[in-house]
Amino acid sequence: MAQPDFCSTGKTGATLSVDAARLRTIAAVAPVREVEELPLDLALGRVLAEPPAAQVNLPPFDNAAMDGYAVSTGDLAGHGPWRLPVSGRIAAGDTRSISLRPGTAARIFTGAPIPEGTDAVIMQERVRREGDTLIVSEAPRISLNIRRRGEDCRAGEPPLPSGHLLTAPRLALLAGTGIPEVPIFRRLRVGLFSTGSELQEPGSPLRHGQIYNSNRVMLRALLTQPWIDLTDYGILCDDPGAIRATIRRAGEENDVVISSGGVSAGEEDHILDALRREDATLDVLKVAIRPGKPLTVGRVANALYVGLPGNPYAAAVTFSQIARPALRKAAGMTVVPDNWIPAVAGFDYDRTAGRREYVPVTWDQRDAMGRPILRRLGRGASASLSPIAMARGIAAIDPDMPRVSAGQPLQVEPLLE
Ligand SMILES: Nc1nc2c(c(=O)[nH]1)N[C@H]1C(S)=C(S)[C@@H](COP(=O)(O)OP(=O)(O)OC[C@H]3O[C@@H](n4cnc5c(N)ncnc54)[C@H](O)[C@@H]3O)O[C@H]1N2
Ligand code: MOO
Repeated sequence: MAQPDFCSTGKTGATLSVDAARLRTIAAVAPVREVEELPLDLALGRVLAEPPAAQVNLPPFDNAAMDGYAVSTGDLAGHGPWRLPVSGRIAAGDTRSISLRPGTAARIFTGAPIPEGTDAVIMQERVRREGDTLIVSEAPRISLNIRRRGEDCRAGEPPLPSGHLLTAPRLALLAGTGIPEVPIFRRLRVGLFSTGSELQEPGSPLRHGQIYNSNRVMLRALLTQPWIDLTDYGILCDDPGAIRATIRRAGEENDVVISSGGVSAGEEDHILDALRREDATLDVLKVAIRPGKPLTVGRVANALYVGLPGNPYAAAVTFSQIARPALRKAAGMTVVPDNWIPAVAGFDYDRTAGRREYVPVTWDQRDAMGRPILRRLGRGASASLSPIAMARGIAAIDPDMPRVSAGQPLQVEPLLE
């Protein structure tokens, strides 16, 4: 029998630690450069490209932080109480330039401009009023209850650095500084497909030996982001020609290609052969991660290629640990948030050391320091979906730790509902 030119079995390259695999994957990314302008209303969840300059100071003028009275601290020397005539009334939206007569106070409301000649606002609850006279018993310090012009953001300076994801408060900051439109990176083009002759979509009848495709809907959900433009190439049978053609096409049409299945050692696992035949650069072939060891990463045509393992929990873990940070960088994000929080094990677990292991956990109690006390869900089987479906987080166990004992500190990455 003729030997194949390339062999999918025996991924002989070095086994990389999870951190090394993540760094190699991120290093293989070419971030999106093309920029488009969008009105703020349409920019939620997009990535800021060049930071625009604030058009005005925020706040644009010194203004009152409380409903009360604007006074000059110079009028309140010596010992009180002091009696000041109320000589003006200024509400928010008042566009006059007002100067206060020395020795008097102005009635003022939250957000109203501070009149010339005053340097503090006293809350109305702290004073008494007798007709048109204000009685102050305690002198305020300078600037009390005054929000100074430009203290939040200065005109001409960028309110945000580039590479930030536009969240609700960041859009509010841009609006507050008078910016109507923002330059953002174009959406990241991501191609997705599942491999496996056993796969059927839910809704179709299932024959013996077939299973429903659960990775597709999970990965589609994880990739449904305002900053991603997703193309789904569907299910591919374990046919080398079809897999190779789709890898080539998806690599030409996208910035990142993600597949599930077909990356381990059997001769029905065709991804590695197909990548080699398409002259892919291969950066990651084996990772010391449980589950997810056969994760395969490289570059093919114009794209970063991330071949996730087929087992559903392995696909979920390798997506969150390796694919997601790379996708964020590819989309132009410069900040990769670290969401790990300290926790403690509420379980004992004897394990085989060697790979960093990710276990689905939940918690309903915290210790005296406020750390979640973790309960382990399931047995960590790479094909199981029930544990991760009910998990509040994924806890990480260091590669060289042979045993986890109750009370031991662990890090957990919360999963948002
Ligand atoms: N001899 C070896 N066998 C295996 C190894 C190995 O090193 N040597 N690694 C094991 C590990 S670890 C994993 S993880 C799996 C990963 O295998 P593949 O990525 O090649 O995935 P498949 O073989 O295609 O599928 C594995 C498993 O997952 C099911 N699957 C696949 N796609 C889906 C989907 N879209 N939805 C739901 N379930 C899916 C598939 O039916 C298989 O049961 O390999 C081990 N074997
Ligand atoms: O490490 Mo595999 O991804 O679990 O069975």
